[in-house]
Amino acid sequence: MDRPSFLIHAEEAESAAKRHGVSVVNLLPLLVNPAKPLARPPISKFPVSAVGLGSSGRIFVGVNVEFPGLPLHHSIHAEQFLVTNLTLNSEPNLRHFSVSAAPCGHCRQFLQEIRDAPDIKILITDPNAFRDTVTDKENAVKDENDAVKDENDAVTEKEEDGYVRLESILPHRFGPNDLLERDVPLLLEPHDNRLTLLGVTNGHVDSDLKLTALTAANRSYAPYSRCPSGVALVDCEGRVYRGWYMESAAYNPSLGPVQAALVDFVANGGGGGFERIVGAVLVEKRDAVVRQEHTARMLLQVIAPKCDFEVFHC
Ligand SMILES: O=c1ccn([C@H]2C[C@H](O)[C@@H](CO)O2)c(=O)[nH]1
Ligand SMILES: [Zn+2]
Repeated sequence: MDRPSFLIHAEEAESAAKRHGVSVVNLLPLLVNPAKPLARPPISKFPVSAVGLGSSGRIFVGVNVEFPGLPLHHSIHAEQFLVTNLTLNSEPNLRHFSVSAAPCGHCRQFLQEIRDAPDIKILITDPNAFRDTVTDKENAVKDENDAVKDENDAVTEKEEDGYVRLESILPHRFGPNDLLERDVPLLLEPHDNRLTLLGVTNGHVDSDLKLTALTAANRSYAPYSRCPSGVALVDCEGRVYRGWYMESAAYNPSLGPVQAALVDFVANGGGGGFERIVGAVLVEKRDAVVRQEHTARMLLQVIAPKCDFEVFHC
């Protein structure tokens, strides 16, 4: 299997599945290892890849991204990258994904922002993912795959094709339902924050980067703080990337707007380093109780020292 791209169109996914004699759902785990080289883990040297199928039939890839010189909590997990990739491409839902290592608690929590999260089906390709509950004796008498298969069945109510429900690995969830009305659009669902830039009277925004950041802020998912924000980045070749802030009901797994824009950069920037980023615009509310400005400036200063950073309020 060749190294996949970060986005695989539905027809392409169908024909790749056919070529391998499997369904598209069963193609996902076959793409996990080939996607690992797309990860950027200079600190851990531990690449993680997550490959998901959107309700449109498109396949999306997520990988982990680490930032030397910054505290570890700025890292982007493969599952968060995957969800960001889905939202950047207006994918309305995620029902299946396969991932190379067991999703951490933080990622299981972040996934709760997706509608019907308990029903998302996950296939972990790491054969050791469930090892802590398999006895040595069992391992000795069975071949490794069989042992893991049985264990999956016993512990996690395994469904078709080796997938487990997210609910089975995160029971008793805390999620959007604890804090929001049921009719609030969730993370992948269309919404418009209807922000306008302060000081812009006739609706004419004077720079493309500013307009891109404003448009991003309008797609930001911030139902808990009501402090949406968006970022636009430009690289040394003039290519523009964008991302928006996404919140978690549990607050800490929230993903900042610079990280979201860096997902776009990693997915669509041709593989270059972050030092290629030369300009950035952040749009957020003036007097917001949750502000991105200071963290965004610090993050960009470390990963892209030449980057010119501007903030505009709405
Ligand atoms: O759920 C997880 C757990 C870890 N990682 C990444 C984060 C870090 O880059 C590396 C080591 O923890 O693996 C993920 O991508 N997803
Ligand atoms: Zn994680």
